[in-house]
Order: sequence, then structure tokens, then C-alpha cells
Amino acid sequence: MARILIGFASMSGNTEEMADLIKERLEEDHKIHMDELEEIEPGFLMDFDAVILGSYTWNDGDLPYEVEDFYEDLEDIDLTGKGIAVFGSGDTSYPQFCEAVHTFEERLTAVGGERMTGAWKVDMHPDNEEDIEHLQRFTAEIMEHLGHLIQLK
Ligand SMILES: Cc1cc2nc3c(=O)[nH]c(=O)nc-3n(C[C@H](O)[C@H](O)[C@H](O)COP(=O)(O)O)c2cc1C
Repeated sequence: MARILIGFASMSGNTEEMADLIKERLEEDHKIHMDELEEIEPGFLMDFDAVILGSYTWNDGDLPYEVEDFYEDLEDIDLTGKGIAVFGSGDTSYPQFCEAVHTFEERLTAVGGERMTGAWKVDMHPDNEEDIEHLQRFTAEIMEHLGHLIQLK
């Protein structure tokens, strides 16, 4: 059993719904702590085997302003040996679709986190078959990665 942190930023509930779906799939086998990113101190990430962060995108590809401090402070932590994965909701009518998700992924890998799977991005709300198939792949690859991580311990 791995300890997993799921942190998210969600204004109108779409990214939170994605976080709930991820939690549902992982909590049978793993110990999950889930909270909003603005409630989390980046140093807290060090207490987990894996970190899964989600965010919506704002203002032409920007991070939501309420997670800017969290993002800045992430630079000072070391995630070496920990698995990371990212997800988020956006809107395909914007040129920078789900850019905040990539911004987080870059920062998490820059501080040593190991990518467990590709980003799960959704146009608005996770409601079609393709979204759910992607969720299945996302969580299956995370579980496979965590299996290896635990064997290495
Ligand atoms: C002012 C504004 C700017 C936005 N900018 C972007 C953007 O640059 N890229 C994108 O993919 N989505 C953008 N969106 C869409 C939101 O990310 C989208 O509505 C998302 O589903 C919100 O997620 P939430 O329900 O978790 O808050 C923008 C929305 C608003 C209202």
C-alpha cells in the first residue's frame, strides 16, 4: 500500500470531479489524502510515495491565482524517488488548452519527481467514454508504477 497525495484546484467543480474519480479508483489499494492545493504546504508532499496534482487553467494558459504561491514554493522541495502525475480540466476553445496541467508537470519533474503516466486532460467535464477510458489508463499506469516503487523499498 502506497501513500498518495491528491491535490487539486477547482473553481466550478470539474477538476474536483476528476480528483474524486481518481481517488475512487486508487483508494481500494492505497492510502489517499486529498485536499485543495491552496490548503497544502509544499513540504507536506515529502510525506507521500506519490503525488497527483490537478488544476484548471485560467486566463490564456495561466495557473489559477490561488495556487501561484504553492507553485512558487514547489521549487524548494525535493521529490526524488517519488512518483508524480497530473490532471485537469480546461476548455478546448482556448488556444492554450490545459496549459496549467503541463506547467505543474514540468515543475514536479524539475524537482525530481518521476512521471508515472501522461497527463489526464478533459474538456470541461469528464462525461464521455473517451474521458473514462483515459481515466482507466491513467490510474492503471499509476498502480503499475506504484507496484514497482513499493518493491524497491
Ligand atoms: C476567464 C477564463 C479563462 C480561461 N482560460 C483557459 C485557458 O487558457 N485554457 C483552458 O484550457 N481553459 C481555460 N478556461 C476554462 C476553464 O479551465 C474550464 O472552464 C475548466 O473546466 C474549469 O475547471 P473547474 O471546474 O475545475 O474550475 C478559462 C475559463 C475562464 C472563465
